[in-house]
Amino acid sequence: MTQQRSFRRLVINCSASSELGSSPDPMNSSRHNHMPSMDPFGMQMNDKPSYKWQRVLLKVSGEALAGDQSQNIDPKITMSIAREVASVTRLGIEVAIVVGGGNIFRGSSWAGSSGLDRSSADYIGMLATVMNAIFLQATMESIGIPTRVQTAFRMSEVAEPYIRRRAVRHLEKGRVVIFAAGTGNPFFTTDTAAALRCAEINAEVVLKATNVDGVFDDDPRRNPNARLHDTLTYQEVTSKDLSVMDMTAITLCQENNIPVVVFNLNKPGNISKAIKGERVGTLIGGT
Ligand SMILES: Nc1ncnc2c1ncn2[C@@H]1O[C@H](COP(=O)(O)OP(=O)(O)O)[C@@H](O)[C@H]1O
Ligand SMILES: O=c1ccn([C@@H]2O[C@H](COP(=O)(O)OP(=O)(O)O)[C@@H](O)[C@H]2O)c(=O)[nH]1
Repeated sequence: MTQQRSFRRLVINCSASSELGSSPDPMNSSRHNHMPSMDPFGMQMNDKPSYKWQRVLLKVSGEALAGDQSQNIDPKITMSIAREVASVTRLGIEVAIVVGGGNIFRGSSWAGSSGLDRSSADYIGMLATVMNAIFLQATMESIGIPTRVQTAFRMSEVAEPYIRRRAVRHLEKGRVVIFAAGTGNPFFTTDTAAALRCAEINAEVVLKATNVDGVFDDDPRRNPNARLHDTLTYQEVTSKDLSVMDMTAITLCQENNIPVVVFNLNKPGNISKAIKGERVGTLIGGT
């Protein structure tokens, strides 16, 4: 007969990987198994899309928002983005957006001139991204897309502060989250902010929407014979110094194995194609 032993105090070793009741934290789940999506009315959507990606980070450069450059923001561009994003959020794909500000103010171009130090110039640039974000949010809401703007530094009268868990929750509820003010730090770019937010919210890809068809072996605006790359490795981008994203951004993607798709958002249908994982532009990484 086994001897019954009583214990006054037990120490149970719960290692991080132990099976003892440790359920994976949905907020820190791996990039490919998310909490179930919810529709904007909070109903759980079990029929997850059978698309390549379930949660994407769409980077929209300020330059792309300006359209034909006749004004800072072209409402036709923001509306076309909104309509294409609406078509894929209806499929249950979760879309987060990082918006640039170069159409209004690019810090590096102003630093040094008119007495502006780089940090002050960059803060003005980050504020420019907030203007773009509010414009894009208003356009999306005007066609019924529930949207939240989260800023990297507090501007609580116009947007939520960036809170990762809150952003993930909004996405799970079928809301589009627009991240503004970049990383919130000077000396960075919104491409880096896109890579950072993608990693933080466990999105699976950075979709970089630009004014050109993808990554070429030379600047297509200077060299009409420039050749479009279908795919590139991170090493090729860095070694060939292809000006796709700044080095910080591409390194962050490489270190976190985040694929990048560079595509032309001016071609109708490209945004929804990119979000649905269809072939468009240039795919970097993503082995
Ligand atoms: N100020 C905060 N600091 C940290 N986490 C927060 C904060 N506000 C909300 N959250 C987290 O964000 C997630 C979503 O927030 P919540 O307000 O519940 O959104 P909703 O009600 O729309 O689902 C929750 O997990 C909550 O814990
Ligand atoms: O994390 C960031 C993101 C942006 N910026 C500033 O905001 C400007 C606009 O962002 P960006 O140039 O990346 O916009 P885009 O090129 O996408 O239009 C930059 O030039 C920087 O001056 C910054 O200082 N820190």
